[in-house]
Amino acid sequence: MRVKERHQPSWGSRSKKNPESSPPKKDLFLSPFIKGVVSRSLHYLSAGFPVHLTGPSGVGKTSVALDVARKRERPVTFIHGNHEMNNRDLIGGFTGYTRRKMVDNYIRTVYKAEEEMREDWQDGRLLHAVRKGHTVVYDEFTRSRPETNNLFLSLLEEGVLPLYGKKEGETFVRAHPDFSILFTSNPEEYVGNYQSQDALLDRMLTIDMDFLDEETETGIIAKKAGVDPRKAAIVHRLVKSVRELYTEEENDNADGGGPSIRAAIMIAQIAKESDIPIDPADQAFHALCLDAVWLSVYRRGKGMKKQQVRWDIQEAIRKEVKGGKKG
Ligand SMILES: Nc1ncnc2c1ncn2[C@@H]1O[C@H](COP(=O)(O)OP(=O)(O)OP(=O)(O)O)[C@@H](O)[C@H]1O
Repeated sequence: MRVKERHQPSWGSRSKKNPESSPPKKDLFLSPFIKGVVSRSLHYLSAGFPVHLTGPSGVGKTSVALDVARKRERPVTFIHGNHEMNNRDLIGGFTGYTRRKMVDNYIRTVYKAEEEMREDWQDGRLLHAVRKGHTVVYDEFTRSRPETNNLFLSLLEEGVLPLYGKKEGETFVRAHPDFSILFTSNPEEYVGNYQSQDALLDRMLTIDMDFLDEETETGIIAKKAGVDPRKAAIVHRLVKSVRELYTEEENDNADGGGPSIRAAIMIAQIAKESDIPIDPADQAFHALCLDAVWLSVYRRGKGMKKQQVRWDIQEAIRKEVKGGKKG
């Protein structure tokens, strides 16, 4: 929902070059889908709105968020959500007091003393980024406590960061015009804390990065593992068919998850480096696939016997052998 014009924070609307502090360039594989996500994110940020990339583990939320942040050509601040994080980490806090005493005894008969006490404050990472106009990537933000994330409400809506706990001087900071922010989250982790993050989610544009299409996933595997795209396609199909085991529709006990693209990249990379043929009929390849995926499948199929899980995975691989022969 777009908020009223006058409430729109001015941050995010400009971009300035500052290549020294950009994160190192990691080449993304740019399928039409990823290109679309990157360009939409850049448009939304430029218009002054925060962007939220959501999707299951391993779909590339962090990689894409960092790539978009780098393209803004502003310094990038990376914050990783966690339960321990608090306002002090984000805004900053007191580090102590500085006491200054000056004694003037220049004329022996006159004794003059002046004493001054000053509170020392150190800016937290978010405050620093807000002041300096960084692009913030707040990764896995739902892992932080809702009380901590409340801090972002006025920042997102009004472009103002409240300085809770600061006793003297400024009580809030207005965001630098170049400030912008991207969030990432995994919907499987909303359980239990989704409600309390609703107000925050209402203030962002959310781009859904559900499991990637075949072209994107195959391209990423080929690029990251340095294998031929046809071989990457075999690994993709195999991991996809294993991922489709125990979906929630088929099994009431299923619990999200399943092997991500990381498992596929590992399989392709190890096969390449260990000269294992990427061929589902090859015993060594078969064993490698099983090692890379069985645990996430086992955890997903809650209550399933371990032996049954292994058998189901092997069956999925066997189907791939048959499918491959047909094709
Ligand atoms: N478009 C892409 N091009 C190249 N590599 C990619 C791309 N997308 C994802 N990857 C690679 O896939 C892996 C997972 O990506 P990433 O960590 O960004 O996913 P994520 O969705 O943030 O995962 P999680 O939710 O578990 O943190 C990484 O090794 C990353 O380099």
